[in-house]
Amino acid sequence: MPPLLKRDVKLGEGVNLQRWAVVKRIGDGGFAEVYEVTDTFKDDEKFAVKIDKQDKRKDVRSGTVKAEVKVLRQLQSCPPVCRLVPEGEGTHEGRSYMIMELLGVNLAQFQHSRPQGRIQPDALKSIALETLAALEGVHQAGYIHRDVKPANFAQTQGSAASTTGGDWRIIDFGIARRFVDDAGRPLPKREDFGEFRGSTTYASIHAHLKQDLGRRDDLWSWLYIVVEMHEGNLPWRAASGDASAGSEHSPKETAMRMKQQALDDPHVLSATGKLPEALVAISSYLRSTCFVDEPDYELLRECIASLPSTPAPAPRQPALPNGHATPPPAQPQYAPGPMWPHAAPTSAPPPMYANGGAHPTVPVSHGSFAQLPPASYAHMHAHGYYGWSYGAQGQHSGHPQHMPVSYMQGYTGNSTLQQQPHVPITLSAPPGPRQQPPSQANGSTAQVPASTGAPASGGPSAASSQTAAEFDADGQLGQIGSAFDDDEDFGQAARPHSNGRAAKRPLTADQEPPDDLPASKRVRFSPTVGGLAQARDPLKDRWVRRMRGVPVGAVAEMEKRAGVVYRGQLSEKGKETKELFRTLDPGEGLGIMAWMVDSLSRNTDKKGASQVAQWLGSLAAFSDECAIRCQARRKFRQT
Ligand SMILES: Nc1ncnc2c1ncn2[C@@H]1O[C@H](COP(=O)(O)OP(=O)(O)OP(=O)(O)O)[C@@H](O)[C@H]1O
Repeated sequence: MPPLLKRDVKLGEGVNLQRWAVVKRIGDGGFAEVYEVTDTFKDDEKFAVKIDKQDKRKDVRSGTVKAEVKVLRQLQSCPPVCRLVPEGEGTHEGRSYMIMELLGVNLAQFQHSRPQGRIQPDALKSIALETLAALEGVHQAGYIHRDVKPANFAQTQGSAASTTGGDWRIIDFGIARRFVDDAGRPLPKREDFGEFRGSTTYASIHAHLKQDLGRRDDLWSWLYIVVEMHEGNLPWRAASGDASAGSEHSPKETAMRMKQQALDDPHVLSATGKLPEALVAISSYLRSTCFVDEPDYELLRECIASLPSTPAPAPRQPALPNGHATPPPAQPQYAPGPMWPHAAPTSAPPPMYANGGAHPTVPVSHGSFAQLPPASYAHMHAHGYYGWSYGAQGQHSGHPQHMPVSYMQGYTGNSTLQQQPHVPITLSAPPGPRQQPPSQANGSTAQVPASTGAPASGGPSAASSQTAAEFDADGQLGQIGSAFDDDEDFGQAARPHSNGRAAKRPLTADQEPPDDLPASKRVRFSPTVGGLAQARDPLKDRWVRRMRGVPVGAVAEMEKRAGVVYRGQLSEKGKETKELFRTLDPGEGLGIMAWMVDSLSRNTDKKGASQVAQWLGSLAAFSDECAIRCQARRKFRQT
């Protein structure tokens, strides 16, 4: 008979829920308890019952079981979801219950049973793939789980694979939510959601920020699970020991801060400081997804499959307070201290973003994708993942009107930053849906569209004009332009990669890209006002529409250069950087530079980032013009 806790009214042996006889308690959650029961009508076959909690004042905690049954019923066609017994719903003294298949150990218990909590590569891969498939199934059925954690995956009983780590079912749909409407269309992101969902250890950054959760958030939690299986722990768990030992930060704050740090540098998730590249790639991919995006499960599978088959080197194991080498189950596993020195909580909290997120403390990622298998590269390329996102949208609102030309040149090789006179430049108006240039019809060469107008001293429209003209004619900047001035039709939403696979989600020019910017922050482009916020949106639109093909490896390479820029060492590396840009195709170049803006906006002063953003806006407009010219030229040659 299970011990009775002080506050809760427990069921015990001898209690019958109609035909179901309670055997023992096997699980205790926040709102419900789980017992093993036998079916008195059917040879005492074993099942599990989940029943609402009740305290001694006879208050039923919440009635979540009733809501969960509704969800579970709709998910019964999804194989990795825990099976319900159809006639197994009822109430006992006002407490709702449901009868389900009896499962075995959950993933948390499984992990704790392994030395140092680390799961061997083969088992890890199989668990990662199975749990991913479970989430994919749930998502395809129109639900987000929202509480993905190891304790919510349990093995089927007596499964042959149970010792090797197979046959997992997903359980606990207490806070699951339908994310599609009746027609199967994703519901828009809810603003001002304001509630924390899930468990602190595995919650996504969005959950910490109390934002509405989507499919990507289940996958963030899944990634943390995979990392934990690989590493034996998560850095914020180790640090939360510190928190409980008197740190000024709560475990939740610590977890959020470290997760944000890991966004920029996923390697901090590893106790050795070296996370497998496949997991770095998953982190980068998830970071690039928007709220409404359908996750690319195939890509995630490929990354998992590419995990090394040899166990990761063991981190230096600090002495545990209890003297054990292996942490006991369900305890904070590791003593705080040297496990994650590079991710150790700082004494002062970092500055906060306007949206409530902490500023990352690591300036740039040192991630490299060089070790990813070619298949993953190709897949990422074909599907347009680029290791960059607007994950921290809206954190800046600087609106400088001017930028120095020298700054523009800085990125492409001119090493003198901010030494030349400021030249007013604003963004060109973004073109609407791509039009065929009029000249195409008769086969003549198209002219650069006249949208830029004639220069006028200092005014915004003059600036647009000047930008386009300069890019076209000026020797220095023209070198970037030369990369665009090729017979490449990058006006395609997403061209097939050289591996012949078409991009999965081609977007047409008039299709709005998915956007998880809150409406209030979505600043419409204005040709008369420059500034970061204005630049980001059109850039993003362009990106999603037309440039979904930046190789992740290239981004990682440029990331290092962004670090150089950040450290103010551009002069040494400028030439090299310029050469690198010239080898990229226009979309890639723009994409990477846009990524750099993102990086700079988080790591340098607002003004500097805004200036670069402005420049990129101008460059994007110029690239449009180039695309039209290239198209026209090709047409001309064909005729
Ligand atoms: N069908 C089952 N068979 C065996 N054990 C189960 C079953 N369902 C749940 N459990 C065990 O009971 C624990 C608690 O169950 P569950 O997560 O559904 O309850 P909860 O109250 O929603 O929990 P939490 O508050 O942690 O989210 C699980 O971690 C699992 O170990």
